[in-house]
Amino acid sequence: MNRSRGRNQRVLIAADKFKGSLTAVQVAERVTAGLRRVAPRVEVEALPVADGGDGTVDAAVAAGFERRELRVAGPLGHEITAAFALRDDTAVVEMAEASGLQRLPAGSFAPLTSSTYGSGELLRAALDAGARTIVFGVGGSATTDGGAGMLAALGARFLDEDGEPVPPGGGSLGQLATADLSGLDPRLSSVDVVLASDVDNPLTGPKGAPTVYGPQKGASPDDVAVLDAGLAHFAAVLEKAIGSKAAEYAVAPGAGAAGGIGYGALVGLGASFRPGIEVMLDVLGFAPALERATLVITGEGSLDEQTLHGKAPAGVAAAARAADKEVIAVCGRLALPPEALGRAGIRRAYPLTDIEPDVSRCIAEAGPILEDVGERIAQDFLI
Ligand SMILES: Nc1ncnc2c1ncn2[C@@H]1O[C@H](COP(=O)(O)OP(=O)(O)OP(=O)(O)O)[C@@H](O)[C@H]1O
Ligand SMILES: O=C(O)[C@H](O)CO
Repeated sequence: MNRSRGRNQRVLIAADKFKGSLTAVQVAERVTAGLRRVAPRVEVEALPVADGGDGTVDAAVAAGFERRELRVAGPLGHEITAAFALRDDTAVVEMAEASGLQRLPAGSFAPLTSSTYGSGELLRAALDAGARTIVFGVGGSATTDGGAGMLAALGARFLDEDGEPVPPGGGSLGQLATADLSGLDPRLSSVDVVLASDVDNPLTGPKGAPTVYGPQKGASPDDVAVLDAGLAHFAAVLEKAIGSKAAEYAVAPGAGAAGGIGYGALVGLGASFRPGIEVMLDVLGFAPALERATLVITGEGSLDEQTLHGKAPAGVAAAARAADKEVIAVCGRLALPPEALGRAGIRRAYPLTDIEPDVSRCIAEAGPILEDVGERIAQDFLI
């Protein structure tokens, strides 16, 4: 382990956003500014990271991808402007861009009616742009529709007993009588789709999408029961359409990501599942940047139990540890003891709340406080 202090450090800042206060790009900028106040000539490389959830397109753009914007359906069907990222024939499509919680009208939830249709429109645009590999980042969704909306946007048909399309949203999946995937965009069969997922939950059951992530989308216990039964019915109807693989996919890791869009991607897009942060580190060119670095700074808004379960800082720390590089973290709030950080490969964490105990000020003035944190890190490691 490189524990050298001093002038010849080359710092790699590979942090996720502080959700609600700073984007990942801003985190890197503020930490850099703080480091440079103390060590003006320190070499710093910024590589903002994301785990497949919201911020994934921004991270790809920061790494040199081109941002492509278009109008698609938001979770409630209203038109919004969303983006995907393209470099050569690789597209990074982030479902939260079209169907994320942040796309709902302020303060509202729609656990039963929100749809992933717009995510399917983004995928179609990536195909139109000539993508041969699509990294499909999922997480941070407003939806629990099993990806039915997404598949419908790509040509699938989901009909009720009267032969009418079922209404959008997971709350209507119970009305489904037939599913027909034969109209799916034929280009999908010659494209590699990688499901870059922020979680590895199955579709339904105690660890399934509605039970674990429904409440953060505003689902009441009754809604969770409706959604869980709806997704189970969706899988049963798909089994009739495409055979027993449909049931296998329902218990596959990542099927329950982003309200079951993981399941829709496995069944309808031929996607292969990978933990989102691992995929994104590959896409962003983390390995060569890591090789050049002597000190890695990772982080996210809240370093907590969830962080240890495959979130961006855990992925960065694991990769850095494998390369024998020292890792520290910045965060808004810290809810992990030093031993847990150590087990994750993080030597020390610097929360904003160490500098400003008032959390609301930490959020409102996150940028300047993070610069002060950068200064502290430079004092501890760079001089
Ligand atoms: N500047 C800040 N100061 C203190 N706490 C903050 C600050 N910014 C964010 N947080 C805390 O971090 C939480 C967000 O956590 P985080 O950024 O790790 O995202 P997340 O909810 O884990 O989702 P994701 O998986 O997308 O990263 C906020 O709800 C808040 O509690
Ligand atoms: O979108 C969601 O449901 C969560 O981020 C888990 O994928």
